[in-house]
Amino acid sequence: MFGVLSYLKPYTKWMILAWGLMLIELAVELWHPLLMAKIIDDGILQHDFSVVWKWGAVMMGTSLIAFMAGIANSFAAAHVGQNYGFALRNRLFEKVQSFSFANFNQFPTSSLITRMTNDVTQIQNTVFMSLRIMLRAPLLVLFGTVMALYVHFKLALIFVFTVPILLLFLIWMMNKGMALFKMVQQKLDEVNEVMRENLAGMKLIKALMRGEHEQRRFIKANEDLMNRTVQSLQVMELSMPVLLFVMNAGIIVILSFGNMSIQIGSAKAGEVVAIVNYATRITSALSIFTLILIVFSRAKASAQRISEVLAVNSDLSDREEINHKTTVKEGKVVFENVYFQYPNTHAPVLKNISFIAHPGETIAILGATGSGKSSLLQLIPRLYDVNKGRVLLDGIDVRDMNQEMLRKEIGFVPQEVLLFSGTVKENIAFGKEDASMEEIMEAAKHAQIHETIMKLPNGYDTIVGQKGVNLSGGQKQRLSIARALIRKPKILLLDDSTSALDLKTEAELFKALKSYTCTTFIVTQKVSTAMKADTILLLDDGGLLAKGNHECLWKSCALYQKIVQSQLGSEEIYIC
Ligand SMILES: Nc1ncnc2c1ncn2[C@@H]1O[C@H](COP(=O)(O)OP(=O)(O)OP(=O)(O)O)[C@@H](O)[C@H]1O
Repeated sequence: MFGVLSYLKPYTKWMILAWGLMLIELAVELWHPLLMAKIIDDGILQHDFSVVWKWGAVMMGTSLIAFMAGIANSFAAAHVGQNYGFALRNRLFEKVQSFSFANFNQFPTSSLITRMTNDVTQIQNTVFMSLRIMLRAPLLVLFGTVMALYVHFKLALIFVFTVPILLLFLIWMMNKGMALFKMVQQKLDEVNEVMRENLAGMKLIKALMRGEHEQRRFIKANEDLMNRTVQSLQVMELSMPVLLFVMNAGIIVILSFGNMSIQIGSAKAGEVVAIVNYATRITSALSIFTLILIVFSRAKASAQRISEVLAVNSDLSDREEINHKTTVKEGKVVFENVYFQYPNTHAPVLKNISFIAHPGETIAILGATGSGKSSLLQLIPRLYDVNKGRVLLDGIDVRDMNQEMLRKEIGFVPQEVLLFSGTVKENIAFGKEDASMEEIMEAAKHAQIHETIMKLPNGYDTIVGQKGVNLSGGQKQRLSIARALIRKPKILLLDDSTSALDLKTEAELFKALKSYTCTTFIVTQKVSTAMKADTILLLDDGGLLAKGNHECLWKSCALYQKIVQSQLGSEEIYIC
């Protein structure tokens, strides 16, 4: 919790102001029972109405001051709370941006979203409340007891016994509450997960008519969340009746002893009224504790979840001793006995891979599904680190390069195309921040998407719907290829990015790619695509079974022959 609260530091002045204003309110509240005692004992009982008027006016005046201090305190508390939430959300976003792919495996996306939104809001509200009422309540309990002891020591002794017992009870409740609310947040993660999957896979759900199943899944997750929340709140609210019972019993005892003390002359009526007044104020402060407990328990659970994200060490950070200016100039790619295994898995998915890709060459990576093609590609921009061996770009180990400089020279089109909300133009320019319109159009032309874009209602200014729903699969693929081409990369990685293109468009795309003189890696399952490459890497169960051009593999590799025959039929001429 304290780690997360350290982000409050820039708002120290505002917090001091808020607490100062809160102390004014508190002082007035603590003084009023004393004034009341004075009005009763020296004014009403003595029939001296000047005392009543005088101290009555003081009470009114101080009430007004407390009221204004309360409003100002709310403003200051809101300022701190909102700015703190803003800073914490930014920090979390920044942290998540620095995550490696392996780091992402630690947290489900839905959980990260809940942590960045709901969990931050919980803490933000707690900060607001701590400046507004949270500290005021315990201070009121403490100083209310001191003041009561000052007014009449013997009568107020009852506080000395009841208040600590109640405080211990409340602390015990808070610890219990924290565990319960952590579970509530987990249930919220689950609701978000079902909702996210449902919205992302809506087409599939409708096509397979799984709507009812999804609805049941959501109702179950939602019910679990509701039940957990109700259970947690019920446990927390149990504290309220216990609190009221103990404090009201205390007030009855004070009134009984107070009455006896007035009879024997050891206490004045005003003093008894003042002590009862302190008792009711302390009771209401303690009852606010119940609310505070709920908020605080929830915030503590949320703070823990946020701390977990902030504590993640990116396993792909740049080494300090590297030359941060080193960049990819030619695009030579060398894999030297590379072994790779995904974090938290038991077996390597790439085993002893070695090959050289010369600048400007086109390399096709062919292999059955799950053979490790995408995994191999991800090692080039260092999205993961190898477990053994080396990946060298222009002779330099990718781990010895600044990640930004490394990725600047690489155009990557992932298997799953993702378009961002915005215009077609913005989506292409995502690959190069300061791209001019000419560059955008050039990239689009080379990616064979320019003509399609020109037919869209607003051309390059057409808004791409959420996740590109108003574009076909092939159009989305070409748009993301344009996004990669716009930075004129030295190395281009196409992860099955031409799967939705017809043969003619694909051929035109490859012709256009020639003008980029970049080293191009194409992950594909299509022999027709692989045949056009200078070198084919044939992967089989994570191992490099064969490498060479089509002719060479056709002559020497039985598996390659089998793949070609299965895809192209036996009548084709296979020698280029
Ligand atoms: N993030 C991950 N964590 C753990 N294992 C993974 C991860 N991604 C892929 N794998 C595993 O690594 C192996 C190789 O996967 P990869 O995606 O590289 O294969 P592929 O040849 O590209 O397959 P496809 O043609 O179906 O895309 C598979 O067995 C897969 O289950």
